[in-house]
Amino acid sequence: MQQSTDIHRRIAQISSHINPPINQQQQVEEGNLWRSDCRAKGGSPGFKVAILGAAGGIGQPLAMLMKMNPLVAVLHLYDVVNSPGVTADISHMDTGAVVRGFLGQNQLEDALTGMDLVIIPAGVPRKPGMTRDDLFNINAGIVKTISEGIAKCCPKAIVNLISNPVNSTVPIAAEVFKKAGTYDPRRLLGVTMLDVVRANTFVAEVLGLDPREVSIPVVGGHAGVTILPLLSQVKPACSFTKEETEYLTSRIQNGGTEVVEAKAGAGSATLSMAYAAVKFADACLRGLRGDAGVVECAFVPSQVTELPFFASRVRLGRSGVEEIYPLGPLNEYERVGLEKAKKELGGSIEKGVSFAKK
Ligand SMILES: NC(=O)c1ccc[n+]([C@@H]2O[C@H](COP(=O)([O-])OP(=O)(O)OC[C@H]3O[C@@H](n4cnc5c(N)ncnc54)[C@H](O)[C@@H]3O)[C@@H](O)[C@H]2O)c1
Ligand SMILES: O=C(O)C[C@H](O)C(=O)O
Repeated sequence: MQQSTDIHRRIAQISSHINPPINQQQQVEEGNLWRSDCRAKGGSPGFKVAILGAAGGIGQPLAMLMKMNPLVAVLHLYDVVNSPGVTADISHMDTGAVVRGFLGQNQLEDALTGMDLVIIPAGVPRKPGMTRDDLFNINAGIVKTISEGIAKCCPKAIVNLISNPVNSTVPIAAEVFKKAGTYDPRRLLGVTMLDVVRANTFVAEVLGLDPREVSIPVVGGHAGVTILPLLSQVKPACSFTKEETEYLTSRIQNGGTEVVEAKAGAGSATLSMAYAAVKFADACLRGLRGDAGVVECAFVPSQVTELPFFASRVRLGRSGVEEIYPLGPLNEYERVGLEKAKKELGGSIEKGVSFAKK
């Protein structure tokens, strides 16, 4: 008898850890956030998440990992091809989230309606010899259409934008939301998590540490010199030689190209990106749930520099980005890198804004 009471107490402790009770008033005020009432058939309480581009190289492993996330109650998988097969496959996993598939633009609105978080890896990837900006002509239109759908069907959703060139696609989404009258800068985030994941990995290799113990802020944007790792702010604190700094900065800035070349025409990073996207999406969901101290780097509408968008450390909360941290002290090498990054980033932002205003 005593043993059964202990088991019940233990289960209650575990479930209150996964789904902490939320103040009812707060739930009403925040409008849509923690859906303790949203138990879809067979599903568990949690958030509603859509992945757009779910049948792609990133989309498929991302869908699998989000299906494993206990914070997700409903998972919508949208693509213009192959989403029924991916949905059937993922839906057989015996985890809590209920999975629904959506195919083609006619179903975009159904895929988006009611979502708390929308993750967008839709669009073409690079081939060797291309820059991310070479993807602009195709991906800009895709992101514009998807953003129009979000403005119409789930204007309060948190948006995690992965499609490249991120330095331009995030400004495109912002312009679309402004035009629709739904813009909330706290809810639009360009995903730069893969740069942080790479920085942690490469720095850990140099230091001979476990990458899970290492943390490096990566600021600026998500292309070439706009990717600016702040090695002077590494945790645990340590110093690098000039050669180590140059090697690490270059490797982090060219991590995407390293994968594109190794894949030799078969696309760009997909598996590490899905891992990074899930790490980032999970942080957004923990913020929405009300967890304290959730801090990650992201490319967001910002006043940290004179540019209207910039990647830096942000604190995530119930309304998305609740605080944007300043860059902190930079060394001379980083100050020079920052000037280079801003110069390129300004042009990419402007390109996105003018496209969306056309
Ligand atoms: N932010 C980052 O760190 C990062 C990292 C890796 C890749 N990316 C970018 O992510 C994007 C996707 O990469 P991938 O390797 O998954 O490419 P992929 O070609 O394997 O998959 C893209 C998917 O998007 C779908 N798609 C195309 N048009 C669409 C539309 N209008 N609506 C919905 N879906 C649509 C395609 O059908 C395909 O399934 C690329 O632009 C790539 O450059 C960004
Ligand atoms: O490099 C690319 O084109 C994909 C992505 O932006 C990456 O950093 O891996």
